[in-house]
Amino acid sequence: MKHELIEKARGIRERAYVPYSNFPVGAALLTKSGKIYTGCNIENAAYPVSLCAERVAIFKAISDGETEFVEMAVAADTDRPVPPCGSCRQVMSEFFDADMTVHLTNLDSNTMSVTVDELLPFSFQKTDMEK
Ligand SMILES: O=c1ccn([C@H]2C[C@H](O)[C@@H](CO)O2)c(=O)[nH]1
Ligand SMILES: [Zn+2]
Repeated sequence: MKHELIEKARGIRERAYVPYSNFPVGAALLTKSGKIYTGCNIENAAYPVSLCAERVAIFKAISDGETEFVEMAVAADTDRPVPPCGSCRQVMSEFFDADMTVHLTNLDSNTMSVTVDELLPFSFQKTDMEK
């Protein structure tokens, strides 16, 4: 499944709307129900309105009623496996189990697999507001 997700992440990257950064990114997310949700980054003339590939894939899945996730892949044309930004790490920690695997890759098959907790240790959670 890792390779299928990586292929899907590399494929959807072609749909990225990136006239400002010229840096297309793709993501693919596998649900426990067996569906794969893909996402690409979508930018805007008002730069901060742009959304990363990872969050597009996650929000597509959440808006479709999916709540349980198995594995994710992210792909970009980087020297090292592409590191997700802090905002995406926070969103991953909201919806994914701490031990879920995220495969980070570039276009040269340089891949690194990390857990959500490794990406964002000591993350702020909704349980932190329950004291
Ligand atoms: O993991 C990443 C890193 C960056 N970007 C996007 C945000 C912006 O559109 C462009 C440059 O930061 O790449 C992603 O989609 N995912
Ligand atoms: Zn991001």
